Amino acid sequence: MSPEQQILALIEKIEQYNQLYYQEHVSAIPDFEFDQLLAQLKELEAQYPAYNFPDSPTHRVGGSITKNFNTVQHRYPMLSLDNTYNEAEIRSFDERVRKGLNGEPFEYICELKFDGISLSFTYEEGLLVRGVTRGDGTKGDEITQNVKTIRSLPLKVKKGGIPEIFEVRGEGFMPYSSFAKLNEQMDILGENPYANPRNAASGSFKLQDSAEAGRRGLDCYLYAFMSDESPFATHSESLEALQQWGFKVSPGWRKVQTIDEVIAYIHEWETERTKLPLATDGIVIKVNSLEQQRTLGFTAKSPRWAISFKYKAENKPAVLRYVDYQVGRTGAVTPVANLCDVSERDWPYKKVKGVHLSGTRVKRATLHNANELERLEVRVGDTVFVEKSGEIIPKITGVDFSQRDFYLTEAIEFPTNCPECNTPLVRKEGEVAFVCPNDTACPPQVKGRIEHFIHRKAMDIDSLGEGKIQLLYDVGLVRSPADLYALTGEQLLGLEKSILNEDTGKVKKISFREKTVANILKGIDRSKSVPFRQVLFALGIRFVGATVAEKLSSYFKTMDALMVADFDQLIAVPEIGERIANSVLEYFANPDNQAMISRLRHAGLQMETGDVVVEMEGDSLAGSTFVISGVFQNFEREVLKTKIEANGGKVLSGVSGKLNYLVAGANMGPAKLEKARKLGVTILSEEEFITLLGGQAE
Ligand SMILES: NC(=O)c1ccc[n+]([C@@H]2O[C@H](COP(=O)([O-])OP(=O)(O)OC[C@H]3O[C@@H](n4cnc5c(N)ncnc54)[C@H](O)[C@@H]3O)[C@@H](O)[C@H]2O)c1
Ligand SMILES: [Zn+2]
Repeated sequence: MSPEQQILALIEKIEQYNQLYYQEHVSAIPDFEFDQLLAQLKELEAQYPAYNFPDSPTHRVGGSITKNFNTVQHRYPMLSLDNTYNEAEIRSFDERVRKGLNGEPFEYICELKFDGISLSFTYEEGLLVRGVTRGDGTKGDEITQNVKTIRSLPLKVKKGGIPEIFEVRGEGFMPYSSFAKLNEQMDILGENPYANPRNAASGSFKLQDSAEAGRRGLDCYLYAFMSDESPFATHSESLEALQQWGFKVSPGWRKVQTIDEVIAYIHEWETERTKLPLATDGIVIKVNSLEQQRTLGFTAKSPRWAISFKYKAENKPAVLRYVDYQVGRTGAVTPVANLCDVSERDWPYKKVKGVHLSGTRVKRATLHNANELERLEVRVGDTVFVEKSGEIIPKITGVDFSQRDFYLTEAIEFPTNCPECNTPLVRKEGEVAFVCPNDTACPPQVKGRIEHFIHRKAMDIDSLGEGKIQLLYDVGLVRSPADLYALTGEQLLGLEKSILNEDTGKVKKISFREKTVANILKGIDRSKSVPFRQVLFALGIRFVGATVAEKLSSYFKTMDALMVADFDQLIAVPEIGERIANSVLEYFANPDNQAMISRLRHAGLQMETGDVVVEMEGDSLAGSTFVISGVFQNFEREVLKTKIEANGGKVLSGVSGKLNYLVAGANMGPAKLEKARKLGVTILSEEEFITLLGGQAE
């Protein structure tokens, strides 16, 4: 490859990772590898200045703006930080600062680098008026409603002496505890969990639904103050003032005089940081004097007066003592490595003690699936490398093959039967996971289904939870969601169970006293009035998430209509494809599911939407799609909609190329009309519509 090709290839790769990282909140590769690619590109660009393109990712702040929010211009650009993974570069940063300041004395402020997303908050007359993401550094997404859910962020600053308009910047993050809860919920809902708290924070701050953002336990540490009339001479003064004004300033910051003290600070926090309740990925070093900051200035991408030191994820050898297998809620079987320290290789007991890694003891690490076992070529008894990076779940990155011949090792045999219920495992075409097909009686699958059933977005029975369900399952009272509705106070009162958390060693005791029992029964009873769409979602049909359930329920209106729908009827529903249609058909064809639904019906659950069921009048509109917009003389909108459906037509929500007719009433939006024209959609006036219908107005 020529240097130019090399540079272009690197740019393309980096842009792809940036897109995934900033738009989809996914880290496709570890940060360290990403930063190496960027460093490689920087080096090539320095070597071949002819190919140093101005829009290269080395010159731009990595983020981007989305179309889902208002775009806001930043008053002061929001830049990134130059970063490094080694001390030598911290020392050369110090050299550069020294030169830039012509030998003037100066101080540094060291701060922890929290791993979340950069946010800016604008206050006017003490009131929080705007919260914006960093975006591309010049413009960002306005997410004020979402940032207002941060409880520690003052909505109003009451202190005197504050500038009329000022901006505060900080790192929005998700604490480990909220992260664990969120992923547990996503797991129950069958959604993909986030890989780390940073991705979770970045996804959550950009939710459209701020009530949901509020439930996710987001938080923020502030680290910068800006205004036109800055009352401060140093960065440390501004941090102290922010603290006094009621802002949550990042704890742990320190003023130092020399680069050796900076390096000592880096060492101090290397393991200490792992005890914090949130993710950190390094240290930020800033020149303290604001005057000196101005002297040093900025590059296009970052300040010259600051740098971040990033910690490399700790990677450590461990012995793979044995593998066991976990069965998930969907029946997928995951191999899990049980680990011990290399010095404990001959430990005679089966129970492993784990290895010390980044401040915690790691006993178990996921091996993902059978393909991963093959890829790693790992055997029981092998020395493996374990890593815990930003991710909470430790992973095995490879095998130390140089050690293999010194110790006894044994091939890993993936089980042929389910470790929980002994049913022979199956692997569907095109899928990597082996799955236990016994979804009606395999314990973790049954419990998982009940947990899904009671979820807030499903039957919303919040007086039950994982532990209580476990107890009800263990005593044999609940084997199916329908069993919940047969529970009586007498059965529940006095039930007790101690649950041991194997990882923490803590024992949690659950006992059903009168108040708990009353609450449980009340919650179950109340769920009988939960709307049909939620009941449908609660069933846990594969691929039928909350949104799909809503679409199906508003189309079919009743459980009966849905249960007898055939493939063609199902795919006729907007946005329902083959995959979902087949899954729905498969679900309702199963006699066990039919029996359960019949029991739920008898228990009194909502099996229809309560909307008027459309009585067919004719089929003059069969096969045609409609969008209704504006106000009409002869019909209320709802009536018009019913009319279309009663004559075999289908009402869609948005104008697209597939649409046949736009029924345009008075006062409809010009943009929609224009779009329909462009796409060649036939536009009907109210009269034209009545003619099409066959002349039957109300
Ligand atoms: N894995 C991937 O695929 C991938 C892709 C793109 C980017 N990345 C990662 O993202 C990083 C680039 O992101 P970035 O541009 O946000 O830079 P950065 O995360 O390296 O540093 C800048 C950010 O640090 C944050 N910060 C935290 N504490 C701070 C403090 N006390 N003072 C000042 N700022 C503080 C701010 O949000 C600031 O914007 C890279 O280091 C890379 O590792 C990874
Ligand atoms: Zn099983």
